[in-house]
Amino acid sequence: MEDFTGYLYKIQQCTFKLPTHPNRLSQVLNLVLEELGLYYHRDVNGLGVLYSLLQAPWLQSLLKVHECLQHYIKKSPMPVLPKARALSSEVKHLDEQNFMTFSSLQALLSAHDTVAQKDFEPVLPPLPDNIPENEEAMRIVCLVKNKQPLGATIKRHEITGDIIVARVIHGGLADRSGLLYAGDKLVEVNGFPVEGLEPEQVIQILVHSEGTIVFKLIPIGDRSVSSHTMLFVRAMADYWPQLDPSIPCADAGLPFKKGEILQIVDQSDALWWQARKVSNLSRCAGLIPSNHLLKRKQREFWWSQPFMSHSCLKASMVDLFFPPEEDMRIDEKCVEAGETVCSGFAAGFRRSMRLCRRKSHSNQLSCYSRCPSTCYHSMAAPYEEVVRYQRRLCDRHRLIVLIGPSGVGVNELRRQLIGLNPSKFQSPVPHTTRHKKTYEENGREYFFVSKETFESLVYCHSFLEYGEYKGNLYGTSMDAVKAILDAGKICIVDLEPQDITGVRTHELKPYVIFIKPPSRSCMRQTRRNARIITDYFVNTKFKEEDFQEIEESAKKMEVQFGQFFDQVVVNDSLESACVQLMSIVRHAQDDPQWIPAFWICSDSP
Ligand SMILES: Nc1ncnc2c1ncn2[C@@H]1O[C@H](COP(=O)(O)OP(=O)(O)OP(=O)(O)O)[C@@H](O)[C@H]1O
Repeated sequence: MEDFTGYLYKIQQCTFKLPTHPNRLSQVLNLVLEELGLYYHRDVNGLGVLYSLLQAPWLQSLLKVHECLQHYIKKSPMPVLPKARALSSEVKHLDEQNFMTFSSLQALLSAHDTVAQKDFEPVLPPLPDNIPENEEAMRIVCLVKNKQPLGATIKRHEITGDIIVARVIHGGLADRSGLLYAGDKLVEVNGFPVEGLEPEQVIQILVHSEGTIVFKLIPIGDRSVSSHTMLFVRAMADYWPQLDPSIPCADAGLPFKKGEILQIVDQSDALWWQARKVSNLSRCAGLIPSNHLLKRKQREFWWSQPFMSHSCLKASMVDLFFPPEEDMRIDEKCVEAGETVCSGFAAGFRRSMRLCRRKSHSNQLSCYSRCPSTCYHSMAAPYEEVVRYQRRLCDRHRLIVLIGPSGVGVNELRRQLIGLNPSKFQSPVPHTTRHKKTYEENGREYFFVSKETFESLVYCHSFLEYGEYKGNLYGTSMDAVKAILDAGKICIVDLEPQDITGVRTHELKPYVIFIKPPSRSCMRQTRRNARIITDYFVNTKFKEEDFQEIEESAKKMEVQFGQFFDQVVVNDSLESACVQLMSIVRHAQDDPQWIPAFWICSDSP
């Protein structure tokens, strides 16, 4: 990866090149943008974010305002009169057009008067008289509360018993004031001495204070520089501060759901970090458990409530995902006969492939042995570092992975998508060890290979997924996927969720779309004429149990693998789901996306 600091250095150089007035910040910005533009299409951590930030219209406008103010600040202009609005009423009767009654003009004059009379400055109370002269370290801090929370927490010092500021929330009122710091010792709040009070009693004083709050405090002597990082992570677990008894202040907590992108702004505390959601960066930060702490919580939760998310501890879930072998009584001939054979893009739609997946998973005895890199891994890494990635035109397309419970319509949507543009979308041709049938062609329905060849491919980790069905092996090879990507096409695969982690590589950069069932009534309505293949029947009508199974399976997939989903498509009407899928696929390829940082670390051009 190219070093981002290298680009910052170039930006710095570029600011030195400035030919004109040093205050022309917008000129600096334009030069920086020009320079960044040259490197935009390289995979540089954070470059995309910086580029979008510097390009933001609000920043451009702010800089213009700044320049105007800089220009006038030296002249120190004074208002000619402080009450222009009053004057306007006198002019009104002279004004034939009644120009002075325009509301925008009135608002302008009113704003003028506010500035002229300096109404915007909060009126701070006079300093208390009884400040001891020898107490040099004492500081008086006045904050205007303004309906928003203070953005600081307090606690009792374990040794001295003093009430101290425990932490200052990034972007909150206290933080923006720059006057309160973690470790400051409170002496008085609004004139009430806090000595001997419990932290909760101090909070009550604060809660009931309106307007200005006056703190008398002794600043912490050795103020550590807080580590303001700019780290972006994907949450791999859900977190609800209100349900967490160990959080120092639940109101200051930031709830998040798996898959959400967070910006970690402070990691100075080993247990509680501060973060914001990228979907709402204007909000002040909230407390989240550190990586280490969340891992510990998950481990405790894992063992105390295994039924929640751990498939290996719940029999019914195992049965659902991996039906036991003895249940597989499907007649393969029947299934194969149900397939329409070849129309160029038929590859990868063979039922036996899907049935093989089900069977292969039923052989897995425990979750630990089968998927240490899925469920257990998500527990081991509660946050995954991500970066903004913009695919370049010369890059391969991202692999599109469709996930969904059996029967929801994953294959139907994949088929529809490829049918819409077969020259652009394609699915890989799977490998099999079964005998070729007379109507089949090698490389069209399957690559027909010997058992030895198949096993050597397995040994070399050449498959995205593979399994055994009725004594034959089936698998989708990495090479079949790469061949499609190398041809400049978009490769669409349909995987079992357990196989997602295997494709999460810097080479494939998969974009995972979860196909979700609509409501039960919608399924009844839309699937009236549809047919499914169950473990027992081929092309049978949907029954109520099928809908129930689809719903339950979808819920479990979301609980267990939701952190890997980039998008969710509800398959209600086939037409609208297809349109949505098409636009998501385009968005995945053409627009900047958050991807795991490790996918671009080894990407140096
Ligand atoms: N939105 C929809 N409206 C109506 N019918 C649908 C819709 N989506 C899928 N179907 C139909 O539902 C049936 C099952 O769909 P499909 O074969 O794609 O399921 P699947 O998710 O691939 O499951 P499996 O892997 O078990 O085949 C098919 O007959 C399909 O045409």
